Amino acid sequence: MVSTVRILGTPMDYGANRRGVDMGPSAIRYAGLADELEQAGVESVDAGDLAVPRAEEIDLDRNVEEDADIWGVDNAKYLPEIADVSSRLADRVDETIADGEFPLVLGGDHSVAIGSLHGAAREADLGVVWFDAHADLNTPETSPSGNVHGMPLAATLGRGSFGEMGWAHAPRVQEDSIVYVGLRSIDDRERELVRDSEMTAFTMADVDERGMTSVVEEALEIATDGTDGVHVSFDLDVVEPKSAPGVGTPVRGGITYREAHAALETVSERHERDGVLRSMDVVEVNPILDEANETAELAAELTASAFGKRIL
Ligand SMILES: NC(=[NH2+])NCCC[C@H](N)C(=O)O
Ligand SMILES: [Mn+2]
Ligand SMILES: [Mn+2]
Repeated sequence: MVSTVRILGTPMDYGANRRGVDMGPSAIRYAGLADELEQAGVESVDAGDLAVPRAEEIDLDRNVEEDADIWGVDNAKYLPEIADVSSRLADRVDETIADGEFPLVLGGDHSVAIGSLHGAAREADLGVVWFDAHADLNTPETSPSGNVHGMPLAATLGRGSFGEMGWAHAPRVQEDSIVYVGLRSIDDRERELVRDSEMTAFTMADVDERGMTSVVEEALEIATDGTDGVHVSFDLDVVEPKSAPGVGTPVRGGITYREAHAALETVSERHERDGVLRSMDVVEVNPILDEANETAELAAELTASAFGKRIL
């Protein structure tokens, strides 16, 4: 059982170049997240949404060179907004843990994980299990898109120009405590980064071969080894697009509906045994691209599985 879950909505889509994921938190709430959590037997409190600067209020015509002046990088879109939101989110996550509650961050695009990880790793050495079709390890120097949702792990590890950004780099997250599950779409330059890293990558081929339960059990072994707790980051695009159509960067060949539940049930079983879970985020639900809120419903259901909801 986890302590009270504190829901921290983070309606940000700047990391995905403004494509509608900012509506993710409300869609997941409408899909019945609070009820699902109640059925899982956990108490939850909804802390509402973090204030995210509205697109109308920022200067969208701002020359990218201005961002480059501030950060010394010119290939990371909306970096000033993302830095602002990430720092505030990190404070909220840290506060939540200090208050004895469990931070559940609802994205928003995957750049919100920069703030979740930074906050959760302030007072602890943190392992990470990263469910995703993508590796999200690009730096501004390698990114083909300039979208920061493809960079959160590089940011956390302080790679490339992120090394200079205190709001991004979380030194208590060590590379060898990060484990991917479900990878199947990696950019060419990113592939080298993953191969040369100390992270463990369970691709879809590993899931095929070994089965989800065994993969996630081992992922948790690695992420808990030498750390004080684990953050689970769940990008809905890890799921097969037929079951999760409402995501901005769908890739076919993903995990099935049942595998997704099995993955998070495995997380909750482990947590029930030794309380390893410290924080979680659920990201990339895009209601504009969804079909009748199906992906948000899946996100709510899967979250309940992570907190102990069972069939029987
Ligand atoms: N969190 C995500 N959905 N990331 C998608 C990243 C796609 C691509 N690798 C990029 O860097 O642009
Ligand atoms: Mn991602
Ligand atoms: Mn992804």
